[in-house]
Amino acid sequence: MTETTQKQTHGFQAEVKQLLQLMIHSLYSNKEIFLRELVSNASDAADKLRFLALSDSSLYDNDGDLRVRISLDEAAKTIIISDNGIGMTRDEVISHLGTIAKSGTKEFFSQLSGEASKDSQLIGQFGVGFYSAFIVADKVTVRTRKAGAAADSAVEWESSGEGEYTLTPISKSSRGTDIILHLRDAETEFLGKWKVEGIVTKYSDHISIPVQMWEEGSAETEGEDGEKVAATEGHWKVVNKATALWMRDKSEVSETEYQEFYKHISHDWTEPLSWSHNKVEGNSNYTSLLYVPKKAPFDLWNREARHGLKLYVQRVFIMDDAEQFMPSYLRFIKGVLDSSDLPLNVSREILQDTKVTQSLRKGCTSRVLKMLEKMAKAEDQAEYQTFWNEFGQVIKEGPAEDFANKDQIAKLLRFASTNNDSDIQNVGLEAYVSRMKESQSDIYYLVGDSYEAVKHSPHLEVLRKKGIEVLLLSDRIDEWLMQHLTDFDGKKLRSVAKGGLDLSKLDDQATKQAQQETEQQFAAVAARFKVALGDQVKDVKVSHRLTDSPACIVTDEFDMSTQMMKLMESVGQKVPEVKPIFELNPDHQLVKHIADVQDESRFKQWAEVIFEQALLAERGSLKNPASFVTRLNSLLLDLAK
Ligand SMILES: Nc1ncnc2c1ncn2[C@@H]1O[C@H](COP(=O)(O)OP(=O)(O)OP(=O)(O)O)[C@@H](O)[C@H]1O
Repeated sequence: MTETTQKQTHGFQAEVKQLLQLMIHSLYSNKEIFLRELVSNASDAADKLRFLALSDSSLYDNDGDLRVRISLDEAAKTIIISDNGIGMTRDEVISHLGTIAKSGTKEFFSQLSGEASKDSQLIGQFGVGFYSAFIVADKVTVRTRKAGAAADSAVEWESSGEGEYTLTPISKSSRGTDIILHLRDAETEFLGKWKVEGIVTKYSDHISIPVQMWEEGSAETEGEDGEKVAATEGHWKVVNKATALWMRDKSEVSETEYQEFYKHISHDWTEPLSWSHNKVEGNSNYTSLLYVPKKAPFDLWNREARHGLKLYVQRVFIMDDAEQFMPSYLRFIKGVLDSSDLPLNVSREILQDTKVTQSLRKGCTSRVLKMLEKMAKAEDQAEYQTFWNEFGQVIKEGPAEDFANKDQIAKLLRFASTNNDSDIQNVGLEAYVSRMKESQSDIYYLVGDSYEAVKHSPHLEVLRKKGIEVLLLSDRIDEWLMQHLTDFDGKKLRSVAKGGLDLSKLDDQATKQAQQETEQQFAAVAARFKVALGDQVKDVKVSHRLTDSPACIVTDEFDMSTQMMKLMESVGQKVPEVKPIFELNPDHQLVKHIADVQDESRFKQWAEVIFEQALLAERGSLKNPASFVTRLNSLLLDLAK
């Protein structure tokens, strides 16, 4: 016998074993979702067959009425979910029902804590799918025959969900997949017809193919007035609405139906945060139903992860993960796009560059931005804050990627700010502008490694004193974002760590004059510092931004900022040497003390130490920390004498 003609035992991939364990223990309070998952898979299988049959109608094999059937057998304690969709080959069964074929799965599972409540949240984003059958069944049998394959090339998969499954070649008279759940003794409530029908209506009403259940026939009876009531024959009764949800009128779709539909298409089992359902007719003809999830998927940052919309052409499913209709900074959006302008035989390649694709992408992007804008403007900000906390970092890619919508995206951005005493990113640019001082013309921000670092940066001292708000940025992407977001509402966005900080419009005449006088008086000391520090600095200046610190370094207006340098270094890029401008606070006791040091070599030592201190505060590290420590110790010893 060859290996494919007899029963074989296979082991599950380690992650499947883990998932099964987790699911059985953490989903007991929401067991009924197994039916939603299996009906959802059956509907996907019908969609896939319909798509392939577009180019090869013989695949229907005289059975083109696609449907799912649910049969209950009380005696055998089984539920059978049977579809006449695409079916699976033996190899497909092995890869789909024995492994989890999602990139990043291993990393995802390594994050699980072993604490059921936390982990169930996590697998919620991951999607449970087929394996949810084991929540209610102690044995699952799958009998499947691929469309177009011979009856005797079908395969039976069977497992009790404990690490192994068997595969047996079988003969199956019809195309498609039967999933047979052998219910655990405690789960026999799922054999109740009303119970199951209720679950189907609750979770699967929106499935676009009919979900059928067997309705027993009845014998002829006599009515109340003695008239005959004809006998009925047993038949398959459709128990769901069975129309594509997105084609229905908005006013006819309930909130719960929208939510359940989201779960069907997204494989997420938390409710969506928001959605937008639109029919467009005219130059372009399409319907879109776009959802913002509540939680970021586990693979949001995985470059290989697939994302995009489910594409239909005139109600016919064409493909999953059509990424052409959303820009990358909106890659977390889930939904359906049904176009009447694309041909039914459209492929990923053809989609790449058609006018229709471009116009659909523009339309969908604009819908999403409008939906987010509405959320951002809502009186209750809780929903938008949830959104921002999950997806804010992705939205920050927007201004660089989507120039045309830059202004709209800018309004969606949220930052931490000196206006709040917390690291929560909840200050928008519009709110900032509304609080600007009368004579203030720029929007100020500071980028650094962490909220704590920027919050305590010496660069903020004078702005704090003058009551000028500064946006505090510390996400990895922020420096990149600010390179592309140079102005908002006609105002420049200005880093307080770059270039000369000209607050002169905010100062009165007397202050300005005093500043000029200080600069003149200090010119000689600054020059001494410049000589002492040599080519380590681009320039030495009197600072107008410090009140409490002795010194700080700033980057010249058009030089690469410290944050950008760090970013490039972290990805292994060669960074050109950028010399900082060293700013001194002439009112600081330490600076005054150094200015009085007469011995040039001692002066040089002092100059180096406060320069290196300022470098440390700004960059977080020094090229030669040991020599800094030696210098500092020598000065301390001197003072201790
Ligand atoms: N009834 C079916 N007919 C044909 N193929 C099926 C059927 N059920 C499952 N499959 C195949 O098995 C794969 C795995 O199913 P499973 O439900 O575990 O994951 P999924 O549907 O891809 O995503 P999720 O885990 O989020 O539900 C499916 O992608 C599909 O290829």
